[in-house]
Amino acid sequence: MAAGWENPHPRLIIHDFISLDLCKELEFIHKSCSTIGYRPNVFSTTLSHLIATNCGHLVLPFVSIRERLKDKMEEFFGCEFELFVEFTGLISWTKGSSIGWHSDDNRSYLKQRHFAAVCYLNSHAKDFEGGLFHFQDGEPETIVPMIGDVLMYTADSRNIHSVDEITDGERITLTLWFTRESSYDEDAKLISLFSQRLSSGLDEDPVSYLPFPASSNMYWFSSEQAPSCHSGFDIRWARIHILGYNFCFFDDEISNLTSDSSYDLSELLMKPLWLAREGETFTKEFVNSLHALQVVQFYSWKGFELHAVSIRANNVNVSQLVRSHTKKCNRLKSMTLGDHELAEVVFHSVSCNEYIHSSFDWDDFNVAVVAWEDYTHQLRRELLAGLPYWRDRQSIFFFSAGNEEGT
Ligand SMILES: O=C(O)CCC(=O)C(=O)O
Ligand SMILES: [Fe+2]
Repeated sequence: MAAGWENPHPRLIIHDFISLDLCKELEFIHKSCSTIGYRPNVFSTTLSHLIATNCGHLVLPFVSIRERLKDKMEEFFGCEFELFVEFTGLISWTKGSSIGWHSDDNRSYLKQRHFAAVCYLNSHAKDFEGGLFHFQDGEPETIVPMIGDVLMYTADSRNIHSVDEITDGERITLTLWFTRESSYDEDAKLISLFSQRLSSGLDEDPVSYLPFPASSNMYWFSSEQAPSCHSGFDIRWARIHILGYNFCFFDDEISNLTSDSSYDLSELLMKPLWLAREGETFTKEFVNSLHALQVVQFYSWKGFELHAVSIRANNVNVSQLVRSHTKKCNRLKSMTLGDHELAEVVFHSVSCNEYIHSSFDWDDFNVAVVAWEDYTHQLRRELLAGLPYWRDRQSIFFFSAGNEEGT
């Protein structure tokens, strides 16, 4: 393939650019934190959203891959100017989503986008069906998304492209756009968001590492195909349902709610809750639905490892759910989850995580709760150590303790 500018269609595909570990970690972040996206049947996780929902530490896993992509982009396209990241996001497309021929700078408000990098975090045929990427002209013409691969191209009309409709599963990417215009630098905006949170004192709170949900409408999926008021679901509840869990409320006032009560259901998933599974409940309190969802997704990500470590915790608090409570949980679920059949179609996993379904174990899950806390605390420590340097330079760069200059 001709390098950079010599090619009439400047583009590059690099296989195995991202490690499997990082792909899985980013998938975990997306499945824990995403909200309704910018097109039908699309979900997204932006870095500013992570900061706004008290998950700013989850920006760290993005830092070195953003740098590597920028370096590769500048090198391949022979840039004599510095590039800035304009946008970083995890984006997933589910059944029914597609995009026709377009260039990525095809709106007046997108003119600052000069280059695109699309990193595939899961694979065609294994994790989803459909979703092939095509360029209108030039070679290569079709890209089959495979985990770890990265596609880079200029965002202008030399690279008009489309994505086929997804017919099954969830297709996940890490997508970045780069700009030559420093005023569109995403780093400056993110650093200012971090500073606002710090100055509001939130980070001194002892539970400041716990996620805080955004407004409920950001999690409410409604189908274009069947836009009746019942045809929709809360994506937090849908994601735990797909993995075989249910949310369960121990507060009597909540668990006795009926659909004609005046209680604002959108408040429900902000409340403390437990997780239930197959008639049993894990009696650790989660502060809200996002907290529980993060731990569930963490267990889904690390399941095998946690089992291998096999640190048996002595007192796993699991109790049988009495029939009446199961009924209450299910009633609340149908009131808030909404259309669970639609949820099952949208979040259907082609390569269903067999480990989670066949070898589920509350002991392992209990280990996951502690491991998730360790993971979170470690990232928060790194964030708090790096932030002053990011603020000084107005740039987000890889920072490791002991290397005060960064690398
Ligand atoms: O996900 C892809 O392969 C490309 C998506 C795309 O074209 C876009 O977001 O503009
Ligand atoms: Fe595009």
